[in-house]
Amino acid sequence: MVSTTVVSAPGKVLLAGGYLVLDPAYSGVVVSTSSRFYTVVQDSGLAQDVGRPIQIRVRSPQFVDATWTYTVNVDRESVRVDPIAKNHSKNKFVHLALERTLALALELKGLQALQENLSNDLAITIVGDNDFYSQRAQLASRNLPPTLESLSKLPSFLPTGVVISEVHKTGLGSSAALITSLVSSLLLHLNVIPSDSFSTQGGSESASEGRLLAHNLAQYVHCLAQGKVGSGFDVSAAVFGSQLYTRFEPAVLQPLMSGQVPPGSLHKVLTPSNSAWNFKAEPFQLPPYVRLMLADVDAGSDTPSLVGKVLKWRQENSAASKKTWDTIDGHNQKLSKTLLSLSQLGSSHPGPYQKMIKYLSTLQSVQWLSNPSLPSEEQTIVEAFSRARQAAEDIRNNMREMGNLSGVPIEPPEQTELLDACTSVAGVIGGGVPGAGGYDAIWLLVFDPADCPIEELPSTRVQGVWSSWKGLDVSPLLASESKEKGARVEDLNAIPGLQDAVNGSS
Ligand SMILES: Nc1ncnc2c1ncn2[C@@H]1O[C@H](COP(=O)(O)OP(=O)(O)O)[C@@H](O)[C@H]1O
Ligand SMILES: C[C@@](O)(CCOP(=O)(O)OP(=O)(O)O)CC(=O)O
Repeated sequence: MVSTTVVSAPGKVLLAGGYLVLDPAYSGVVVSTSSRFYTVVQDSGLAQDVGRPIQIRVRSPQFVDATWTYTVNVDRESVRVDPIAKNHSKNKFVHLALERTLALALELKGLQALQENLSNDLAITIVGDNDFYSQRAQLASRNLPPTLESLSKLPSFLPTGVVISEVHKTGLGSSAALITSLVSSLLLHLNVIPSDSFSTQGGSESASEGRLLAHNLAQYVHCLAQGKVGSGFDVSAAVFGSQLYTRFEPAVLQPLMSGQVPPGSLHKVLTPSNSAWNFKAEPFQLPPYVRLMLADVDAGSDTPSLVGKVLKWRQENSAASKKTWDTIDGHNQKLSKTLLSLSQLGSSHPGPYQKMIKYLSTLQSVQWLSNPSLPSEEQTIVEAFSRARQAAEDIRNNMREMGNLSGVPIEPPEQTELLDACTSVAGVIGGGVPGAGGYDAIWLLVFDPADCPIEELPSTRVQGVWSSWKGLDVSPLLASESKEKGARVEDLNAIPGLQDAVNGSS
């Protein structure tokens, strides 16, 4: 019998907290996206040939030359995962994920149990939703305009026609989602963590030990593959879903970051009971009937070089930069608190809430004046949306200011023009440049009232602005917010196109 394990993990958008989230004194507002990475682990069900080591074959059928086969040699002390000579390319992220996950499995289960769980060759398929990669060429070849409707008509998991290093990414955090889904599916498949580790049933707010272990391992592998300990907000979103993220101190990973890791030392660091994992992932979600819209902007930026310059400016101007960061942080917190309070109002006063959503969705945000003739709960709702709008604008102003001070195009003038046009559309709450900013992308929050004809939806008006925009090539992403809490186990046949991706040859 072929046994199959599928785990998906969402992409992310850092709405607020770019740069600041690198410092544990500040936090970031991270929204996880409906666009996901999927890893399918299958074992052949046939005992391997006697005398040959186990092989793991990993395929990414969306790319050219993207099959990597590894041999696995395990003894009592260590695991060796070696790429075979025939591989056409290398994949450091995948290789490290296999190597370190199997090493952790050996530590936790011991040799015999690992060998029992890994007695057959494994075939692993990795795919990402179309949103992770620019679909401009696909739309153009089908003569489709760049709209949400066109994107929703594209087949799932479209091939990109290129090798991985050449693909145009959209900034949703492909490597974090990929690593999270890969290490989580392997931990489950090899019975290192219990099968219900990713279940959210019962509504328990606290994450299971298995999910926490998958998080720590994914952070470790991601840092190792990237060659540095980043803030980790993208991995945290892939594991836990939308959240207010405060980073862990990088010291937790230092013992494992250089050279060979001595046998038996992974679990000591990666165990959830290690208190040096001092990150915080506080629950966050967008209010009901508020939709996240994302667009990819043609140019793209080199995030590491933007980050390097901003951090240099911060170091050289500690007093002034502290003032700027504290100011931005205040607005970030105001945005997240206001949105959370609106989520509560949406459930405590659903009637007035929906009424105000309908009302405000027809007005430009400058017209959202609290009207004393409105009943008080309606006034409270209008005022809260106005505060959210103001916070988003204050964040933009201060991020632009920080860009000017540090000589970095965090919100370059072309993006300012586009965002100003979008945020003046009726029914748009606010927007900004995600993460490190630059010429990459924009995000918007718009009202999404129930039972509203498509042509009257704020998102339709916004798409009108995008499609006729001249300054930049603006292409929407299909993603909205994922309300699922991060990584989850999937049924292979329930995800359209996934079985075909697994069966396809390449
Ligand atoms: N579909 C995929 N299959 C296999 N590996 C992938 C895939 N997508 C991304 N990767 C891995 O992630 C790396 C990209 O990492 P990075 O440039 O940090 O991306 P991002 O900024 O999207 O997180 C690739 O070089 C590759 O190793
Ligand atoms: C500057 C940062 O705080 C945020 C960068 O976020 P982005 O979402 O812009 O990053 P990419 O995934 O590289 O596109 C750096 C960090 O926290 O790692």
